[in-house]
Amino acid sequence: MRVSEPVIEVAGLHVHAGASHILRGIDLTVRAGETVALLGANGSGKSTLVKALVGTAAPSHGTVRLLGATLGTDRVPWERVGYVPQRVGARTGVPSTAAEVVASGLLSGRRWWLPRGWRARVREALDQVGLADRAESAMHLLSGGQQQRVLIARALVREPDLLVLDEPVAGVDRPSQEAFAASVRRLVGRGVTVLVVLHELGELAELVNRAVVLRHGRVVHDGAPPRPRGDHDAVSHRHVHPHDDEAHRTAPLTQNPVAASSEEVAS
Ligand SMILES: Nc1ncnc2c1ncn2[C@@H]1O[C@H](COP(=O)(O)OP(=O)(O)OP(=O)(O)O)[C@@H](O)[C@H]1O
Repeated sequence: MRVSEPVIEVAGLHVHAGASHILRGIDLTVRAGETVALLGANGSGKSTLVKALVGTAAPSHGTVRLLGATLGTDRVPWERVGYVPQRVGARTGVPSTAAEVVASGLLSGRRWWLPRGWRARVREALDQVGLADRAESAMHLLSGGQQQRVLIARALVREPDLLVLDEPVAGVDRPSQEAFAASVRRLVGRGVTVLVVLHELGELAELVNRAVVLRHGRVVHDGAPPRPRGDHDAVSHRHVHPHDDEAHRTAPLTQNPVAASSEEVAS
């Protein structure tokens, strides 16, 4: 895949749910090899945008193209897409083991049998999220954070070209976040395109090269990721600021959508 090739193309996207107008005209292009963080306050529309990307929220207007295929019109190559949905607290009661859930990530709409060598791939994916020793554990016996890591492994096992993650590390402990970041780093190194909903860049900060910030269903920033909040206090921070008149003339004070969003995101 060429580096500049668009992997996600969203144009004029509106999503309604009942009387709620949730997404209000989203335009977004993500190109091959980019690692994009989707940020914004609670309720700004991040999950709805991700659901529209993977076809579980229907647009009321606009189009979504994934890997060159238009949702609802063309056959989308879902086998090339890994998706980790936002964690829901409810336990399903489905008596699956972690290994079975990860193995289900190797199935696709067209192929309902497991490929050769699937056991090793499942083991490797569980190893990447630090759960190799829990492969035979029933899902309902795993903690919420462990269940989330199994879902991440299910997305990784597909060896996707596009990985879409909705708050993948919420409720996941620090060592597992680091293991997850290492997995994403490996995928990014292989040219995988990543779109990840986050509340804080956290362990992924060094990997994210672009941030898209939503507010009230609209994109209010698309560009450089916000700097970590503690940066100003860091030992390495040089307290040199432009206070002369010239600096004020050339850098007028305008509202910085990223800074404003960071405040909201901190909720
Ligand atoms: N099916 C639905 N019916 C009605 N309203 C909905 C529905 N789904 C989402 N919403 C509303 O749309 C808005 C955006 O929700 P969404 O889950 O996309 O936000 P979010 O940015 O992902 O929030 P969070 O950070 O809390 O996960 C919220 O106000 C939510 O209550």
